[in-house]
Amino acid sequence: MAPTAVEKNRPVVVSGPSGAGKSTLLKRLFAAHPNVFGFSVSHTTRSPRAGEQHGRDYYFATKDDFLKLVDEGGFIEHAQFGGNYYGTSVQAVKNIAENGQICILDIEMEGVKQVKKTDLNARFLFLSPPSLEELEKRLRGRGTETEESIQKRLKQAENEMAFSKVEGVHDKIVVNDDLDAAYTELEEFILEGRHGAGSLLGVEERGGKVVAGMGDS
Ligand SMILES: Nc1ncnc2c1ncn2[C@@H]1O[C@H](COP(=O)(O)OP(=O)(O)OP(=O)(O)O)[C@@H](O)[C@H]1O
Repeated sequence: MAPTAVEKNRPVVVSGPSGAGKSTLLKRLFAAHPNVFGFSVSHTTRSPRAGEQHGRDYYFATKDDFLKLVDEGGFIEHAQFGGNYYGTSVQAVKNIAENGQICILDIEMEGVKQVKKTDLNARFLFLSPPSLEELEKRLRGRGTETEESIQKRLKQAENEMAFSKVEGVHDKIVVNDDLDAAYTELEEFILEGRHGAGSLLGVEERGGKVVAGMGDS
């Protein structure tokens, strides 16, 4: 039987400690391959703002419907901010594949575990810093964190690193030492799923919206 769109465009989960370089590398990947990647639309219980469209900017849901979907295991990640719920649903990720694009999920460890419980058939890449010392240097160098936030991220990084060593969790581990070398490895792994699945020629060109993990930022 011919593979379905979802089988052909397997989502790719990119995880790794905060500061490992996920945003830096993914930004470069998206710029180098426009239209290959799609970004899932999040659910929210907040009210639409002027000009926002259901299904394009967000899937707007009532709190009851949102919580029902949580109970049904319909979310990969969800969180509450400022009294509203936000989440990335399994279906929103499938919609990207059905549209002929690869969905990249930039998520943390708990999200990885959630994805593994779904039928998304994702591929998993872990981005590792060369060392915790270098990670600390980069987090400080980025200049975006308070001391408290740096300490929190470093502590969580140890958990992420330990999880990355569990056999069978990740399909590929890329160490982000030299940026260009890391990029080449990441790009090859991510595009290999697509090449292995046959050509995407004929896919209509469309722009995408960036969806990041909901993470801890
Ligand atoms: N190979 C590298 N060599 C040196 N610096 C790097 C390298 N890769 C990324 N950096 C720098 O490290 C910092 C952290 O990178 P980035 O913000 O991409 O991490 P991240 O994994 O996306 O973090 P978060 O999960 O918090 O969003 C940035 O200032 C970035 O410029």
